Amino acid sequence: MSEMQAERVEGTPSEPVTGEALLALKNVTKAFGGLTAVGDLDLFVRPGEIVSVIGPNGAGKTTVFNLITGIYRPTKGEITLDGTSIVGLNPDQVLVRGIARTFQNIRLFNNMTVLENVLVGQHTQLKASVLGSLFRTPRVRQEEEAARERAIDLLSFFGSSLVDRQDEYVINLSYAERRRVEIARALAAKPKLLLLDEPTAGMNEAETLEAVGYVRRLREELGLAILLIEHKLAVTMGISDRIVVLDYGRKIAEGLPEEVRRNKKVIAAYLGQSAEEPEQTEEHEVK
Ligand SMILES: Nc1ncnc2c1ncn2[C@@H]1O[C@H](COP(=O)(O)OP(=O)(O)OP(=O)(O)O)[C@@H](O)[C@H]1O
Repeated sequence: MSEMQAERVEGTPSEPVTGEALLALKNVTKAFGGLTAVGDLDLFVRPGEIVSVIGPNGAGKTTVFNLITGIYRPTKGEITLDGTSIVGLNPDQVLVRGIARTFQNIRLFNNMTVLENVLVGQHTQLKASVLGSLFRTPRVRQEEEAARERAIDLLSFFGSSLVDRQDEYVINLSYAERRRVEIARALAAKPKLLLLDEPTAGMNEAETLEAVGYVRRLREELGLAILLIEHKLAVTMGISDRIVVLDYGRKIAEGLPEEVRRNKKVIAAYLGQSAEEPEQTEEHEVK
């Protein structure tokens, strides 16, 4: 690795020029009482970029997702989407603005079918009035039919298996299939940015490979920007344009996968002592 690359990865990476970032966190802090879960975080995602957030347990990754999606309000700092602040919006409003997410523990309605779960994801898109829905006017019926067709189309992103099982209760699906339904539901809101919280958790190797394939396709075919939390390093390294590493709520490194993999602070904090670098101990001071 050249000196210049080492400098870049350990410092702040090249900032996007004004207007280039889709999502930008500036100096974001979230404190829970005396605990700083996220501290002074700068993070950005460009349109069409796949960015991973990694770090040890408790590093603040999920808190970052909760801050972006309006579950938490930052104690300090600014979060913008397309240059406009989204701080103070509730999760539904953030979704309407174009940020959808999946959860570490899949959150689907188990007492609903595959299709119904995806239809629920479209609620931000529907225009029918309450009265119209009550009396099932032709316009409402038309809208429902269009929503159904679109939901099936979203399921077909993952091939024919979910389309074939659209009337199955999600509880009867495999874990990997449920993850796909959750993504289809997120897509139903027509997001620009998708936040995936451990998209391959609980999957075997074949399912993981498949998941990596469709995450890439989400960008390539749907033009989505993706921010993901992922514990499997092989997945993160293979899929990301850029990786942001958190430790105790602070960003300790950022860069291309290959740069991050060799970064001493990352090795010390995240990859553990078994990783290759010899001079790890002095890097512990970054904590
Ligand atoms: N609502 C909350 N109230 C108090 N502390 C919280 C809250 N949410 C998170 N924390 C704390 O903030 C820190 C960061 O937690 P967070 O869940 O964001 O980490 P993480 O990197 O996602 O961890 P993991 O990989 O285990 O999911 C932890 O110390 C956690 O205990």
